[in-house]
Amino acid sequence: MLFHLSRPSRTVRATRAERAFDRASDAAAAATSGSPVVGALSFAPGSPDALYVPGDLALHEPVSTAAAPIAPVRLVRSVPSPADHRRRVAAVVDRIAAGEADKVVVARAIDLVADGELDVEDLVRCFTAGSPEGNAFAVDLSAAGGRQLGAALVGSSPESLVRKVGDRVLCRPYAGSAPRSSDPEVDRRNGQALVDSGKDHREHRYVVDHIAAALAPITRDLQVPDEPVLIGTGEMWHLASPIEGVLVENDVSALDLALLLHPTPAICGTPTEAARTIIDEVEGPRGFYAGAVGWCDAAGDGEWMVSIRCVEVAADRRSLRAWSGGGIVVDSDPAAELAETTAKFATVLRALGAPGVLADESVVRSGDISPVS
Ligand SMILES: C=C(O[C@H]1C=CC=C(C(=O)O)[C@@H]1O)C(=O)O
Repeated sequence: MLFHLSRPSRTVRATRAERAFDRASDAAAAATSGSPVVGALSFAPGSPDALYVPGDLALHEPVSTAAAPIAPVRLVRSVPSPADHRRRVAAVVDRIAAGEADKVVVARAIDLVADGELDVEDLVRCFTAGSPEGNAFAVDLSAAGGRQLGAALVGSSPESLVRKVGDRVLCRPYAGSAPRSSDPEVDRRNGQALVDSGKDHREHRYVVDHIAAALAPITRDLQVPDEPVLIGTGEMWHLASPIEGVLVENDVSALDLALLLHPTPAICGTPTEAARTIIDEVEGPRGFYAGAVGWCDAAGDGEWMVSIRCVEVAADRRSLRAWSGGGIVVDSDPAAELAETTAKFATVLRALGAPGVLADESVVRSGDISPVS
């Protein structure tokens, strides 16, 4: 499989690449000249992307899917250790207090290993079945320089970076989080606490303002809600803001719009450059986590999702790296931020049939970040 994106309203697939690009600007030029494009943008400018002109882009009605049986998955290490993640968050809070940035999204990773080879189609089935909204994606990363043939990014992101339908542009940023609970009363309270949290509303507003500022020059009738709404995934509550406008000139593709908006403060921070510098210093390379995954058709219409709640599958199809991050502002609490990343990992871990592997996380070996290959 080259590309798969399941969304509540449809599934988009491609199996064959006619051209491959490791630079988004080349793929964007192909889209401008009328080629469909699918694939993944990396988090950082200059790191390789994995984009394709597909030979067989196909849009289907969504189908309900049962999880496929997959080989058991174990935790190898946390990158960094949970204690080090707390320390990183505390250090970033200090840097924000010192005026270096307003918001920085700090992430951590876990490395996992499967007892047998994993099939990407099976993983897509597991992610789709695990998502009440039917969200799932998979992208072949072979086009990205340095990655061996067969590496893939697979996940279930709830967050649409941008959708383009004719001259309409729609964004649905998510920022601000609380965990779901199987106890209905605790679940309701968690959601209400998020709605009442000034810290989470501030975290959220940075994202809305970034998107509104980027779209204002190229759209008319831009609708930006004053207040976010509460949205539930299977594992998390989030604050979300539906933003919509009409393109003044309909001469850009959905990929152009994704490149205009990426990286939003949902996965990077505010100001963008200051946040990116801090992320680079405290985390190291993120690869495809916190990039974007999506497609556009020959007319330039399509959708790009923020690549969160995902796992990078190495070419051996047994080694996996999953990521999880959270927005840090001046009043963020390091222990709560660690707990938030653990809660967000549940999307990936449930899909992999390993919901409990982080229970003994603090005793597994920690290590330095190194890209999976
Ligand atoms: C960065 C992630 O989530 C983003 C999306 C929703 C809520 C977020 C938050 O509350 O920090 C993050 O901005 C992630 O899942 O790794």
